[in-house]
Amino acid sequence: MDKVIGFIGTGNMGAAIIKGLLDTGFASPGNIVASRRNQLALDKLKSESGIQTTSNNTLVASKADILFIAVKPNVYESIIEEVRTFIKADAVIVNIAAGKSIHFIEDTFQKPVKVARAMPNTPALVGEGMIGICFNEEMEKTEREYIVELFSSIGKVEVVAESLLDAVVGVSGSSPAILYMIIEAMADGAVKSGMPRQQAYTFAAQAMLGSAKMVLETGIHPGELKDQVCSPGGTTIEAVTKAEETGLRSSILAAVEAAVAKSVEMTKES
Ligand SMILES: NC(=O)C1=CN([C@@H]2O[C@H](COP(=O)(O)OP(=O)(O)OC[C@H]3O[C@@H](n4cnc5c(N)ncnc54)[C@H](OP(=O)(O)O)[C@@H]3O)[C@@H](O)[C@H]2O)C=CC1
Ligand SMILES: O=C(O)[C@@H]1CCC=N1
Repeated sequence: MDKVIGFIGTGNMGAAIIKGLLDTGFASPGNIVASRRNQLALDKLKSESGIQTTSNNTLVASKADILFIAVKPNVYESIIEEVRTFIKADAVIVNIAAGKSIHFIEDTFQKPVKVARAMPNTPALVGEGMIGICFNEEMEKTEREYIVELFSSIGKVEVVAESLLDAVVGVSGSSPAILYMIIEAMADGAVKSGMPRQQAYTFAAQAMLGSAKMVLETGIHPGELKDQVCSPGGTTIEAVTKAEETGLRSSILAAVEAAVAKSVEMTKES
């Protein structure tokens, strides 16, 4: 029998994962059950996706073989306290929150539980997520493989040590926000030169997508790829000079570092 995949919380991330699982056929609507408080949002989700919805978190917990807790980090503790006695004996808990360690989840359940700690990102909605994941000792090999397969249906998955999860938050969990800012700024530059705005977004976003694919598919060092674009005395070296003068690299490095630091701080506080 197919596993029941439960979601407590279906906001940006929960909904993105559900859509990815359905679009790729990894799960069928009948195998997904999800809860949140907002009834209108639940009705919309049900009519759009066909999954089972409820405002009852304990019902989701009691049905799920795989239970995603997809609420904001500050309500994790209260949600776990609410559902801890209702989960199936063999349930796998999937923690996707920034700053919530495996240890925190185990402690809050107050009993041995199987925990997968993952850090996805919102491009999961279009099947291009990046997911860093680790597991606790309770998780069997086949269960780990199943969770990796599940996340593979919505993006690329790398199993990493838990100590690297804060870095994952910076480099792929939070970084889409920075990348959208870059796309927006590039488009502004094109708009300033007379290009219509929607067209500018297409050019900027496709340039980013293509560049990302070049890094992933050619394996060539990003610095060398940059050099390939810079003709001597040409336009690109002017752009590169301006980007260096205005601190582009150090700005982005500092932004990633700030997200990592916040994740470390949140983990310590929980
Ligand atoms: N957004 C992102 O890019 C990423 C987010 N994450 C992590 O994912 C988690 C969710 O983030 P995100 O999806 O952005 O947050 P959202 O605010 O978009 O979604 C949170 C969801 O939780 C629901 N919720 C809140 N309280 C309860 C409750 N008591 N019972 C049931 N459902 C509840 C909300 O619905 P309602 O108000 O109707 O109850 C909503 O559906 C966070 O822990 C975050 O760290 C991880 C990677 C990337
Ligand atoms: O901002 C946040 O807390 C979440 C975690 C990673 C991306 N968004």
